[in-house]
Amino acid sequence: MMDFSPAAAVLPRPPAPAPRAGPLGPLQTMWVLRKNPIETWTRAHFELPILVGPTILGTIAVLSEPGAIRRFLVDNAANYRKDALQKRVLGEGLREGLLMAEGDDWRVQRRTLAPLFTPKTIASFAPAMNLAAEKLVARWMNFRDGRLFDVQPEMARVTLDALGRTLFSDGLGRDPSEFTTALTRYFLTLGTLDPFDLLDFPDWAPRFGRSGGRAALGFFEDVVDTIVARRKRLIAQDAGAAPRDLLTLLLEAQDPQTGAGLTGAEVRSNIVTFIGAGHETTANALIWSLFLLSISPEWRARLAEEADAVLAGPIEQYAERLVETRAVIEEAMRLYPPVASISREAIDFDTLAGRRIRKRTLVMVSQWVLHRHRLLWDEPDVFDPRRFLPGAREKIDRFAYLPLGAGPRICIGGAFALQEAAIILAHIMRSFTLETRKGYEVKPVQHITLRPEGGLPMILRRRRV
Ligand code: HEM
Repeated sequence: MMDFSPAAAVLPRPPAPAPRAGPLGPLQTMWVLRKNPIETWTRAHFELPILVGPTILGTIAVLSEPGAIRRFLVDNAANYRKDALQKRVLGEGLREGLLMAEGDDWRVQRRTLAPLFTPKTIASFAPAMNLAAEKLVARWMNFRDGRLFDVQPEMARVTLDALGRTLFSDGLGRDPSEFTTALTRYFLTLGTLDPFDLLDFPDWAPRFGRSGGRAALGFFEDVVDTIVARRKRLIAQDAGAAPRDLLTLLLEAQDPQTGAGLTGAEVRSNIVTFIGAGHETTANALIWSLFLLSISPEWRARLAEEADAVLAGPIEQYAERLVETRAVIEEAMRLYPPVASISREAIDFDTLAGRRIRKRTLVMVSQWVLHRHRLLWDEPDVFDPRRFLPGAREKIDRFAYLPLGAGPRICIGGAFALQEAAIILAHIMRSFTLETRKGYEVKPVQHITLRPEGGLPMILRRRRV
């Protein structure tokens, strides 16, 4: 039996850019924002509850005080709307979906879509997620022991597979690799901060880096339209024969107050949104978990042991029994939050953490900063999943840990993502040990999601039990 006592544990300190001593000048800020926004943060950001000041993006307030974050995201949420920069960066494919909708439009969509993400519905997706995980393990079993490979595309592939199986369980109806290529091209062009965006140029000014993305979006939307039309025909012929996946649920969804369904454009945009918001985020939560496990023999052993026990039991119990696996994923999302900032524009005046917030101020919570804040965490830069085990987890302030956001616009797919990530991670840990190459330096970069720059090469070893 291994000794898991705190004294026996050597707590790893995974890589992170050092906070800057002071702020950068405007041109440098633009350059760093384009390259890697998490490198703009200064020591003061990690030590103070709020910082308000002029930047090239206008006045920005960076908030790290849990009480003020609660006011910003919950109690006074109506005073803040999604900012123009975020809308431009996330682009047109998502425009009519839940992530980008505002006001009444958002309210109606949120209550219409809620039944798609109830605990019962999410639990019903466990077998599909399990199948995606088993397929991944079967593929890797064909790899040579000791093979060096990039886990980033592998995790993108498995999370897309899991999403595909829960979204369109009867398949894409055409070559999946063509679909994946268009999807990847579209999402790669999203999220690049174009200098025109930063300088607030009007929307009609061309963003050249994104023109390829538009063509890919067209192809991708065509595929979605064909799938939707086919499913509608099936439902019209025999509703009982249609699979109970997210697509059927989307087509059946009704506003509980008015009975109205979603428009065709909303159905399409929400499919793009679920893939856009749910695929790479979950992949990154997994990539960082694998990386952190590669530097922690203790947690690797713990998770392998848990996976052996839990995966031998019924699938319905996986989510609740994979306790340590989940703690590792939560700690990975603390240290490397897939969504590394939440921002809104103030509609009217407010006061946050004792500071006056003017109209149109861009208010931001950076999970990168918040999750490593000196006032909120013990040993913030250390990998220690015990923080998230039952007994300790409850002591974390609700507004100090926000990988999935909070308040009315909290991630609708959070429980879906956690269940999926836990099932996939458990399958990997049961069968393999993944190591990083000696001397390989992992660098986190924020490019919509927070990912390891240039992927994450790892060495695959079959686990011997
Ligand atoms: C580990 C994986 C995930 C992370 C870290 C994540 C993170 C987030 C965060 C932080 C927000 C709030 C953004 C804000 O307040 O500005 C959000 C919203 C959202 N997420 Fe996720 N997400 C994940 C997985 C998913 C999945 C799997 C889906 C769908 C299947 C999804 C769909 C959405 C949608 C539709 C919204 C917008 C909700 C609204 O505005 O009402 N996410 N997500």
